[in-house]
Amino acid sequence: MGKDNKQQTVSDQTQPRLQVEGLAGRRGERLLFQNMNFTVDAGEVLEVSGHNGSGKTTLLRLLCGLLLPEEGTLQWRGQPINKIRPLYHSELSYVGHTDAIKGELTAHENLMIAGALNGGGIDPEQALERVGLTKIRELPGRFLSAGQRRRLALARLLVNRAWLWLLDEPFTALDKVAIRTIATLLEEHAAAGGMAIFTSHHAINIAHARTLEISA
Ligand SMILES: Nc1ncnc2c1ncn2[C@@H]1O[C@H](COP(=O)(O)OP(=O)(O)OP(=O)(O)O)[C@@H](O)[C@H]1O
Repeated sequence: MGKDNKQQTVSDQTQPRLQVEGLAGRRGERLLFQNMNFTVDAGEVLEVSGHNGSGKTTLLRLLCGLLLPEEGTLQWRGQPINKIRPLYHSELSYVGHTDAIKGELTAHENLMIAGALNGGGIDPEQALERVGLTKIRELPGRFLSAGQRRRLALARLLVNRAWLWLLDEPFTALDKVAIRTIATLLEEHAAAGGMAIFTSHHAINIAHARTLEISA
């Protein structure tokens, strides 16, 4: 958050805000949802729920700009995201189903690289500690368990520090302690003025989170 980026000068006059209007999402022949409207402001967390195949991942990919909407508009800081892509992408962090961890690099090195590419957040060492991975900091990514991989992917959020977190099933593979840790990170992010949208099949209690149900 608050990165130095000259491209931001025009839109720095507006507050971080994601506005979704009349959104429709299609995969193949299936129209998954339509006329979807919501706004996420600074300090807000939105949980997207729905049954398997309802379109949660599709929605997140639309919000990232990885898919194009069938209909509707997506605006960031009051501007269509397709007109301010570099700014928008510099202000969001996406953690999808794949953890994007480099197997030949250690856990620590994976975070160092993430910090070098985007940065703006806490030190990789501190991020590893926050997600309980200090003991395996020197283990190559390919040796990490599923839950450790997930923790490491989520630790990237801390070294990058973007305004908007888009998280696709962040709690998958996590044990109870890690679930609470990540829930706390979401709460702290919102309390610091950040915003987050996440999908989940778990019953997670996140303070002040709103829910958006995708129903077929
Ligand atoms: N590339 C594709 N081509 C055609 N259909 C697709 C494609 N990708 C996904 N789908 C279909 O779109 C629907 C929505 O998929 P999506 O992954 O968004 O659902 P989801 O709500 O995230 O599901 P889950 O809870 O199982 O993760 C599913 O029926 C899926 O089979």
